[in-house]
Amino acid sequence: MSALTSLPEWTKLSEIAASVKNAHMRDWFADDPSRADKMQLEACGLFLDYSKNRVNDDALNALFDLARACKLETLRDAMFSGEQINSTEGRAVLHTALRNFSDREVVVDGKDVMPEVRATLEKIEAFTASVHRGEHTGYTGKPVKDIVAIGIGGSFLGPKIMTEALKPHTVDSVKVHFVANVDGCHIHDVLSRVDFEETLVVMSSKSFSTQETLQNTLTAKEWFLKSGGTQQDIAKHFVAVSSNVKAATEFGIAEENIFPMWDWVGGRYSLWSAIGLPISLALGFENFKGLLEGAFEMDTHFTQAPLEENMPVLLALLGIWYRNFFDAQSHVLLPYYHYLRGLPAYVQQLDMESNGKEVTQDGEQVDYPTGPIIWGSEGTNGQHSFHQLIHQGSGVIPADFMLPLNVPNQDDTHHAMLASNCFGQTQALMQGKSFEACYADLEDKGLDDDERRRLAAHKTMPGNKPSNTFLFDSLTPKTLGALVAMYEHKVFVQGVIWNLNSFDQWGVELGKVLGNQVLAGIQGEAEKENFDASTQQLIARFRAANAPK
Ligand SMILES: O=P(O)(O)OC[C@H]1O[C@H](O)[C@H](O)[C@@H](O)[C@@H]1O
Repeated sequence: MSALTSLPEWTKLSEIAASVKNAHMRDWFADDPSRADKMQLEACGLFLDYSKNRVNDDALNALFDLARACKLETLRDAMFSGEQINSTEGRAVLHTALRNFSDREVVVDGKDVMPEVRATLEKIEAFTASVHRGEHTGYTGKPVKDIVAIGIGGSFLGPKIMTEALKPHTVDSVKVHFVANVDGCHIHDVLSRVDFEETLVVMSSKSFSTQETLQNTLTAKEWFLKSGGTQQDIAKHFVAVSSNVKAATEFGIAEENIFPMWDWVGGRYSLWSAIGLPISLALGFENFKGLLEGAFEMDTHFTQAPLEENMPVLLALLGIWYRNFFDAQSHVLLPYYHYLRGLPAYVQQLDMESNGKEVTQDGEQVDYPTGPIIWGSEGTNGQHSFHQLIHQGSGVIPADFMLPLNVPNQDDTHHAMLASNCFGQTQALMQGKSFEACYADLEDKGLDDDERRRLAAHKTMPGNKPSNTFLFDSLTPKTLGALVAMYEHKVFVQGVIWNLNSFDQWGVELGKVLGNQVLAGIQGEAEKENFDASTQQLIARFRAANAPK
């Protein structure tokens, strides 16, 4: 047995789970009229109703005991203080320093990193202003109208999804186009729609070695040169964000056009760094700063609120409850707000790349399930497709519903309908519909009793399906920053409980290496014996199809 499953707190949770499995939330609500009032939290502009969860006081208390037994508070403080908690890469984990608006020093290798962080923010602010005011022009003197932001993974999802979520705050003077995939359709499609004299390319790559991003940037550079720009003009049209300044300058980016980041910022935690430059360009620096401020507020809540009133901690523990004691395989995110539709994809990388691990910090195989599958999309669309599986599928799929109470420029009927569907779904999932009620509905339908029972069985909804509901006044940059930081800390807490290193990604790294090796095979620069038989024949087919005619 692992250290985790040997804990008395774990055993106790197993026992409580066994007893709770026989209880229905419907009955808990009926028995305790104050349940909804008791099971809610407010922090950083977010209201959370967690009463529709399959937990009672015993379960919650035991979950908080587990967190304490796993030394959550000590490890949390170790992260914030810059200890090298990313033990496989020997790195500190300090995305929180990027939004540290306090006077607190953050020391890495004996040096306070805060002056560099502030200087980079100033550089982002000044650059954003010069682009928006038309002072940073292209080489022919025309102001920048289009920004092509190239990056992938954490160097793409955060900037794209935050920009999309805050669409009502978009500035008029520039339009930002994001390109991630190496599939040439995308970059060619974007480049065909912009004028090279009025375009700025922002290339974002922490490592400056990601194949997709390098290739897309090369293609953009070729397009620029072919369109009429010269090598000297590149400085006016290409900037980069990277921790690898050497590689960026070798690539041809002028040193003054490189926005730094640091190895203590993980890719999937990097939107708060200069990787967020496209957000600032799309929305204005004040709105980018608002995101950081919201995240800082959540950091303060996470570090200071008692565990029982701590939103990320509570969410993490509920996740542990379902994943480890109810065999939940996945967790669904359901933003009821069109502009927030990208959030599930954002949290998908954050969570699955962080906790998609099967080995503990000590290199031991786990004997318990770890990170769940994260998925979801905007409501109400999912109600007409995949919600079926959440309502009547054979497993438990905990859901996070989220809804802004106010939305810009929308008529009240649409918004009321959106809200009613959101709340209605949480209610249906919790209550379900009993066999008896379905059977009664089928009276007077002219059915014999067997048929009535058969149909009633299909229509029965077990209910007892857990959900959290988040409400916020409106989706401001600050609220969004807090929401995203909340999920970051939730993932951190789960990593602590599961004793994982949530900050490396060796599986993804292997994919990068093999992708480059296969490319060499496709380009005839690697022996076929380097590949397994299946891959050899796939390469051969591709080469045959692309051979010169
Ligand atoms: O920013 P880059 O170095 O180009 O990396 C881009 C992405 O590469 C990998 O896929 C990592 O797993 C991601 O976390 C990272 O964000």
